[in-house]
Amino acid sequence: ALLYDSYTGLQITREDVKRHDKSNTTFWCVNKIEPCDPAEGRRVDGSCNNLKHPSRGATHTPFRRLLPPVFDKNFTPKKSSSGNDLPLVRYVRTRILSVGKVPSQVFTMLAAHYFAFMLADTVSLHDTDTRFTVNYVIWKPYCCTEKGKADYMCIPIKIPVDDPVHRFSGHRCLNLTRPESFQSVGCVKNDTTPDRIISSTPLLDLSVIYGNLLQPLLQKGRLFKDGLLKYEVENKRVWPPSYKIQANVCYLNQRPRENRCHEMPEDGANTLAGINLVSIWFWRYHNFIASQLAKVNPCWDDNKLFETARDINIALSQQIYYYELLPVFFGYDNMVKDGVIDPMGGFRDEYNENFLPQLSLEYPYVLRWMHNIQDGVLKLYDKDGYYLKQFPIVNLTLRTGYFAVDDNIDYATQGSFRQGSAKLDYVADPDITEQGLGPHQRVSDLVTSDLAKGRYFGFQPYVKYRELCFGTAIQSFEDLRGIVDEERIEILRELYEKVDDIDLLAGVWVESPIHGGFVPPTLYCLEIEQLKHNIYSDRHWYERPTRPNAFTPPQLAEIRKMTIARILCDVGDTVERIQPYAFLKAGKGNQMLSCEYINGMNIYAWRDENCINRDHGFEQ
Ligand code: HEM
Repeated sequence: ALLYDSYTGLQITREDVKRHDKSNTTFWCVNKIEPCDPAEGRRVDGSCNNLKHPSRGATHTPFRRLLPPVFDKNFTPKKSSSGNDLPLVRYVRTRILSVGKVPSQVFTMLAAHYFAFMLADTVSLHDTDTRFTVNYVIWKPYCCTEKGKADYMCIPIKIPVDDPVHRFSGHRCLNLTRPESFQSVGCVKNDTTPDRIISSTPLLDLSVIYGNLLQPLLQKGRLFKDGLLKYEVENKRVWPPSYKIQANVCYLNQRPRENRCHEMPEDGANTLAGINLVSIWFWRYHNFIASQLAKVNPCWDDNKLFETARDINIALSQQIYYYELLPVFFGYDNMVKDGVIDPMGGFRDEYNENFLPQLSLEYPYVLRWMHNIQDGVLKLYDKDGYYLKQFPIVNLTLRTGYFAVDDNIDYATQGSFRQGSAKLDYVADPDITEQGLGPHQRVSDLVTSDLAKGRYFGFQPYVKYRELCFGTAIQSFEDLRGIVDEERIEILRELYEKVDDIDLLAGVWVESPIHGGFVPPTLYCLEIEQLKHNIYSDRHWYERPTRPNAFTPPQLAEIRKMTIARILCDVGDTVERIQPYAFLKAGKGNQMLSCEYINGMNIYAWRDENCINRDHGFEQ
């Protein structure tokens, strides 16, 4: 294997690796990569995507930034322009976002689930981020105590004495740890600007299903028979394989009843309830595709079936994200106009090897705004649409066992397309703002943490991003007219001394939605920048006609027919009826239909003439 420095992307020697071995930093700081073969398909570990920079696209590689960072001395959060401290994050949050429950009349919980799943593909939300969340939940729960003061990784959040909730509870502090960086894990010297490090591949490649490295996929994922992923059948339901000894992830399983904990190549699927459900469906979908392929192509071996099913599964996840989920939030016409999606339905080849497969740090950061659509309860329905019960969703994080008892997976699946998400507004769910991590931590405010993290990432203020996106400089609070409503401009004036002190996320929270969509314009801009970057930088992007093992035009046309509704019809428990646009609530123009009427792809597009010839005895 060739050896690369994970930070610089440059090749290194065995001697360099020995030095890392000595300081126990090889895991984070070195990418070991087999030589690239340009004709090879997408690697699980993301390497060799860019042939000039083989390690880019792999795990533990750096983010890019759309604007350079700003910090105060020693990389502490920047001050306001007057030199005073910025307002306390919890104060900003409670002044801008209130707490309550307003159900969306437009989106379903499935939309929230799918967003979280697609995010987990690129940031391993709960492998790395929760490894880092685990950092403050399990390993460093003490940031609010004396011990925390001495720990560099601790960044506790101060609660003001007049806090609307905690003036009653007495809590004065929220536990939080710093983002891990190449510096904190020891790859780069501490006196350089912190650069975030994570364990997932930055590419959209179904990391939650297939993992981020080859070995775990071979050991935990592949059945090595008929192209299938390993699976288990329990109570007539198909599950991903499970840990046979008590695993260190499903902390909240209520044992002895709740035992199931997925043993997949990555632990990401065991985390948020929504990620968990979508992971189960995509895990099953791999096998659904592989079995169909095996029927039409009896001469294909395990490997060919596996790789083709994986390739199709990844393409489906991307198709549903780009063409079904995002357009309803961002506006279909906006996305077409900005070249994120192609209305023609054919191939497009916008690959450019000068764009490296990397994520912008801003992309997952701004997506935290979606904590706004998270309803605090998971509602469970039966297959006829009768509401049965509900459960606080924050208590289901790291609790896979819940889904495997009392037919809960059936009811949660039904609920996913029947329950509305929370409305996209200035109101966040109380469980997200006061609990967040359920029983894992006594108090936690996810949205306040979101704001705090932005300061530790060193993001430039909101107005700089606004300028980057739309060209016009904002020099005073008055300039926000037309962008932010009057009430919220007034709140901002009370919170911040100057307009260029406004935190990036605080600005995104208050912006009026984009024309033709539901999201703030600056969020839209920062998100589509990455969505386009994915298309330019991913050599294996599914819409490319020239990638290795590219789809044929009829195959791509079949991929385009797929929807999340069809996936649920094929592999969702007890799904016999569903609305065709399942990210949207059922209703006029989107009535529930029998699955017979929900369009899907025809696997015959993958029929291999060689098998037919072989079957008829005239193999060449
Ligand atoms: C029950 C629901 C959810 C819970 C309990 C939850 C919890 C969390 C936690 C604990 C973090 C890490 C915070 C930190 O310390 O930095 C996080 C990050 C994040 N969450 Fe959620 N979340 C939920 C739903 C969602 C949904 C529906 C989305 C939709 C996109 C989302 C998007 C994000 C994003 C973008 C991040 C930042 C990821 C990163 O940069 O690594 N979350 N969430």
